[in-house]
Amino acid sequence: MSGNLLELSDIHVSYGRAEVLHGISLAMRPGSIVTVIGANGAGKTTLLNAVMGIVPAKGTILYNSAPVPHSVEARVAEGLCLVPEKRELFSTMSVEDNIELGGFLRNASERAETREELYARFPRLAERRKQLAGTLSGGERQMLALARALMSRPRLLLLDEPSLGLAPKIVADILNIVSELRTTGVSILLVEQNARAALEIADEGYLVELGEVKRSGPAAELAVDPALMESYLGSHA
Ligand SMILES: Nc1ncnc2c1ncn2[C@@H]1O[C@H](COP(=O)(O)OP(=O)(O)OP(=O)(O)O)[C@@H](O)[C@H]1O
Repeated sequence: MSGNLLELSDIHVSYGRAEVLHGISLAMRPGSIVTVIGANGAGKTTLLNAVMGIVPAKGTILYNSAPVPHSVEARVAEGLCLVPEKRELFSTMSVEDNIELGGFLRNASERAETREELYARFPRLAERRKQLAGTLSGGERQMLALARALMSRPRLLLLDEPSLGLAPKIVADILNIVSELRTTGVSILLVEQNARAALEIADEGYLVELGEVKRSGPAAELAVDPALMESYLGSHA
C-alpha cells in the first residue's frame, strides 16, 4: 500500500504503429494537484485519455492501490472524471441542464446538494442558470465544464488545458477556482501548456517531452528551475 490515489507505471500508448507515450510513470497523493506540463504534442492529452480509459495503454494504472477498472464507465463510477480540452458542452442547452447532466450517476438528493454547492462556488453560473451554454464567454464555458464535472462528485478530476484560449486575467480566475477545489477533497491531474500558471497552484509537477517524463518534482522547485524557466516558462520570469 503506497497511499497514492493514482500510480502510473511505465505507461505506453500507441496510435497505430506510432508510439506516442514511451513509458510514463507518475504518482499522485490523495488531495493533491499534480500538473503535467510540456509543449504542444508532447502527449499530455494522450496521458489523460489513458488514465480515463479512452485510449488503450500498456503498463500499470493503480487507483487507490488497486488496478483501475477496465471500462471508461467503471472508471467514472469509481470517481474519475475528465474535462476534455474542447469542454464538450451542449451549447443549445441551458447552463442548469448542462450541470444536471453531470449528475446522472447520482440520486436526486445528492444532485440537489451538489447543485447548491456549485452555484455557491460559481455565482456567475447561478446568475446565468437559464442562459444557453453557447452564449457564455470562454471563461464561463470553462467554469461550466468544471461545474458539470463536479456534479458527478469525482475523487479524481482530470483537467485538460483549462486555460486554453482564455485571456490571462480569466486564466488566473479559473486556476484559482481549481486551486480551491483541493479543499473539497478532490484530487486534480492538471494538464497545461501554461507551465508557469499551473506550477503556481500544483503540489507536484511533471515535465513531459515527446512522450517521456523529462523532469519531475515539487512544483515550487520546478517553477524556479533555470533550464525549465528558459524553455517552458517564458522570459518574463
Ligand atoms: N488519434 C490520434 N491518432 C494519431 N496520432 C495522434 C492521435 N492523437 C494524438 N496523436 C499524436 O500523438 C502525439 C501526442 O498528442 P497529444 O494530443 O497527446 O499531445 P498534447 O501534449 O496533449 O498536445 P496538445 O497540447 O496539442 O493537446 C502527437 O504527436 C499527436 O499528433
